[in-house]
Amino acid sequence: MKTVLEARNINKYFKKPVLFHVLKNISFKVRQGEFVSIMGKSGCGKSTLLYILSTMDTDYEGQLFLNEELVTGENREKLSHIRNKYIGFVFQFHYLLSEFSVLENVMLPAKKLGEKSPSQIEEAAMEKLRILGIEHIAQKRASRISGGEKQRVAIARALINDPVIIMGDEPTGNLDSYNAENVFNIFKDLSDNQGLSLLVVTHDKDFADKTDRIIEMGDGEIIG
Ligand SMILES: Nc1ncnc2c1ncn2[C@@H]1O[C@H](COP(=O)(O)OP(=O)(O)OP(=O)(O)O)[C@@H](O)[C@H]1O
Repeated sequence: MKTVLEARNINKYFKKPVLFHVLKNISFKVRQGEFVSIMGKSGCGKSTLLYILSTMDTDYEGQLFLNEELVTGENREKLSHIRNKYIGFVFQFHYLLSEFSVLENVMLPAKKLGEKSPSQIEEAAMEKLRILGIEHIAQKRASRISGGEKQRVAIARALINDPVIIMGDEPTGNLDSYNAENVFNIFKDLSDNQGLSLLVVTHDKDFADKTDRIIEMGDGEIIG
């Protein structure tokens, strides 16, 4: 199976207010179709790690591979392209543009990538909305839909460029248990049936227990 993400000996230091070794020799792989969760106490370094893995933070030691390509050391423009093409993001707060329609929100990352015509992008966006069972709300304003629908729109938006991996930072953190389970089931289906990889930071033990593998962090290290 292909490796879609590999962290090799990642170390990170915060230099202020005092030198702090926040990530210590983090190494792991995520293979195609794997659904992996990251757990650990508050402050152990999960968000800092996700920031590096998603190519947003380049100030670290070690190597990061995405889709079997070394991305460490690439310039800002190339990283932005890699991020847009290979990674889909789902956060605790959906960050939808409330004045835009659902369809427009889902289309945005594809417009940014600029590899398809507007009609191809619209077709792809409708396809993602169909997969998530929310085709009927395509023309609604994002401000007028429910919390569970918003998170599904955020997932459709994360899928629009056919990424190899979805990264989530507490994607169910703001949802009730019914909608949290829905999001889990969508992720599970994407991993089992579409071969998509998922890497999700979560505090939700029930959610993590159902994923293929839990990476447990403690004090900046992988401890299990
Ligand atoms: N910019 C920064 N400068 C200095 N220290 C930082 C900075 N950002 C985070 N830290 C510290 O690094 C450690 C790891 O923070 P991080 O946000 O990665 O933890 P976390 O595991 O994601 O926590 P939570 O579960 O609460 O979100 C914490 O001790 C935090 O205070």
